[in-house]
Amino acid sequence: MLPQPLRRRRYGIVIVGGGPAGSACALALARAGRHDVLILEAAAYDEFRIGESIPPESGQLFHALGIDTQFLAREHAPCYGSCSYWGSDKRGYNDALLNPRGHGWHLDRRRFNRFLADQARAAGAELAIGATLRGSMRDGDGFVLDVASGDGNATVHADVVIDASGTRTRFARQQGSRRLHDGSLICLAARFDAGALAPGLGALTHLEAVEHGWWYAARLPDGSLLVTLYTDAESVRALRLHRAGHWHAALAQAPQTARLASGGRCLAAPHSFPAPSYLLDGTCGANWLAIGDAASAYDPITSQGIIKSLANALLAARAIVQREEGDDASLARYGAAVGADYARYREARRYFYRLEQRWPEAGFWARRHREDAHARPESVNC
Ligand SMILES: Cc1cc2nc3c(=O)[nH]c(=O)nc-3n(C[C@H](O)[C@H](O)[C@H](O)COP(=O)(O)OP(=O)(O)OC[C@H]3O[C@@H](n4cnc5c(N)ncnc54)[C@H](O)[C@@H]3O)c2cc1C
Repeated sequence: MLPQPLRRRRYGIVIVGGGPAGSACALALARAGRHDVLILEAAAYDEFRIGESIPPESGQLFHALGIDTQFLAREHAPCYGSCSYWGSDKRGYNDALLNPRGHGWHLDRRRFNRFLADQARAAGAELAIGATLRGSMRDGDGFVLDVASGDGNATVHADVVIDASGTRTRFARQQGSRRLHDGSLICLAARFDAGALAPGLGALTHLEAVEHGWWYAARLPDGSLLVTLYTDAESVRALRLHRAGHWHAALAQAPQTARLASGGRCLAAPHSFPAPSYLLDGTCGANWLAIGDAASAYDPITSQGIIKSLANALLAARAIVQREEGDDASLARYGAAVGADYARYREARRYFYRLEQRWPEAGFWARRHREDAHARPESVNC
């Protein structure tokens, strides 16, 4: 998609970020009759985005957004569950066959993000691609936004701003919100070519816990195999895992994951992505709110990041409409719901990491178990 000029300089609602959260929120607002919505998206939907596995519950959210048929027509690869070596070296299955909601999906993230943005645009939202929020100032009850785009810099007025800028949390931090960090992983990911790859993986995701973290593997839509080590900064430093040779040596010591990748050629050196966990200390304020990863970020072990972002988007759109109808407590209720979801996420994370007790002395696992013993961050909100 090519950068496009902004059509106007004043909007009822400006959404900063056109990822899953921002596009879904614009779509939900348009369906509720709000058409003065602008999405600012810094990128152009043409680069690789990490995070592709979504659970069966996603179907309900697509239905609530009114795009379930359109989503299915895109024929993303199904995900029939996971195969894991977690807590012991015996294989375990979490099989979608037993889930009344059916299977999940392995998304082509680039295509999925673009699809959601197209749906928002078709429903009536304006999408400015290649438009980056730089700064913001209060302007009466609303805001003046400083936007850099293909045209140069522009000033945009917004009555309400929704921060959907992902882990940059660009706007909410300008409003003084802070991220209450609660654990942080590093993801070191590489792709292997199709070759004679991944015997037995099929349409499952693969997990293998090891002494210094856990490995994840899944087939990508182009047929390649994504192989990822999730660990933490301390382990990366101690074992120099950011170096390709050390990463491959660690892979060789993860027997089940090494077996999957053994028939393929590694396409490029491992790339590192931060995977933080946090909750904002304030997810909304006067005429603004934060959604998706801008408001809270989850450990990828839960595979809930995308559905959390879609669910936030629906809730936020409803809160805005309710407030326009005179319900002054709706934004605060939205903030409380984000906090309650975060508490549930922490329980899920605690459950997964407690299942693995084979390496009590290993720093990675000791840190995971310690994190879960800490008091959970509380959002004050609105
Ligand atoms: C390593 C890793 C693996 C993951 N795996 C999974 C997984 O398997 N399943 C899952 O469900 N989740 C996974 N996640 C989480 C998932 O990717 C996120 O939860 C999800 O992308 C959040 O969507 P979002 O729209 O809130 O943010 P994003 O997807 O980050 O979108 C934010 C958008 O805002 C734009 N933007 C940023 N700043 C500005 C600005 N100043 N102006 C304009 N635009 C801006 C960005 O370009 C971006 O398009 C993973 C995350 C990581 C780090």
